[in-house]
Amino acid sequence: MTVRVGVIGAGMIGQDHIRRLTEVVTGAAVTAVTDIDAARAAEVAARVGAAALPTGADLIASPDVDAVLVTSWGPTHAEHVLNAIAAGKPVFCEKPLATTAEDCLRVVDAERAHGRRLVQVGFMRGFDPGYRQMKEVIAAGAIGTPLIVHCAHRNPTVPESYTSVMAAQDTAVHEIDVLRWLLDDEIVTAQVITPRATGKRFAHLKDPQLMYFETASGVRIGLEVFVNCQYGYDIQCETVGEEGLVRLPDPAAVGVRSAGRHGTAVLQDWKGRFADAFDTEFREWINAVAAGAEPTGPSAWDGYAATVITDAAVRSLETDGQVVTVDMKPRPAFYGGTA
Ligand SMILES: NC(=O)C1=CN([C@@H]2O[C@H](COP(=O)(O)OP(=O)(O)OC[C@H]3O[C@@H](n4cnc5c(N)ncnc54)[C@H](O)[C@@H]3O)[C@@H](O)[C@H]2O)C=CC1
Ligand SMILES: O=C1[C@@H](O)[C@H](O)[C@@H](O)[C@H](O)[C@H]1O
Repeated sequence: MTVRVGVIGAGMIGQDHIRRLTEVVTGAAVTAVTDIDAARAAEVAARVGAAALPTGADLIASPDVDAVLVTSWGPTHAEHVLNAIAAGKPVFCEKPLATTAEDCLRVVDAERAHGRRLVQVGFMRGFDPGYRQMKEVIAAGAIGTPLIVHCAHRNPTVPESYTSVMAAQDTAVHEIDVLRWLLDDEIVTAQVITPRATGKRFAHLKDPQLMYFETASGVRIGLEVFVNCQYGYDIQCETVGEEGLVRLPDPAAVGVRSAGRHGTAVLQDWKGRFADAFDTEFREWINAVAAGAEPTGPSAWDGYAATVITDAAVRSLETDGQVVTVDMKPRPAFYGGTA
């Protein structure tokens, strides 16, 4: 069976995922595209022989769409996801699931009322081979009980429109999601401290930021977010346990020896760093949809959890580094919890 996907939002990542669905993943076709920029929708749709439809609601209702991909701007996600659930169609929503905890809970409630999982949120780190190997090592007990995680998330630069709260909402949110999954533990407090700001970028921006999280079992996580580090896109993660440690590998790269030096190139963006993860994420999502199975990737609950944890980090940033307790509802049994 070919899964016919409709795409809402034909911008940067929407176009990349359309390429992925049409050129990389087997068993999928993009049959409809919509964008509030109608000319862009028409151009992108024509490239893959899809229909350009006027609105997200039209696309979700289309009989030629089996599953929906939401890659529009964050504040619009919840509406499209709720419409897809109402239509009973599987929906892959790029992060964030919604920009407020209330909207995330509306999605969670709608999905629970539907009775089976339809939603997958586009946190892709858990599909990266390095993180998957780390999880296997931790789950096998090879480093003993995890105690501390050291992480860094560095981007070479960001545009002027990037604001200080986006360090949590847009950037650290990936670590927040992947560490909950990696440790199989919940984050219960957040603290954000700002060292001297880099002079290499815009004066309005608090960059870098040091974020500290504590999990329910007492693991302490330290995360440096530095989005104007200049030198490259660099993701580091090391988990220290009672009997050893496990470290995320850097991407494979040739070593060059020349002019008395030895080095490897550093990647420059997330697209290259997580290309394999995105491919696997979509391969597994399409396989699940084709089989009529529930998605296996991050759930609507994970989307809610990420939003409330980033809310706590933002509150800490705005209160000069106070330790903020995460205000999370008990996890329902529907999502593997006890409530
Ligand atoms: N998983 C990841 O690592 C990444 C995820 N993202 C997420 O993907 C989403 C899109 O990001 P970009 O592609 O960078 O943005 P973008 O601005 O390049 O593209 C968004 C597109 O959505 C369209 N749009 C906005 N509202 C719409 C609506 N209601 N209906 C139809 N079209 C609408 C815009 O006209 C634009 O063409 C964001 O939520 C972002 O956080 C972005 C980059 C990386
Ligand atoms: O999602 C992403 C961006 O939106 C964000 O701005 C970057 O910092 C992340 O590395 C990237 O994965």
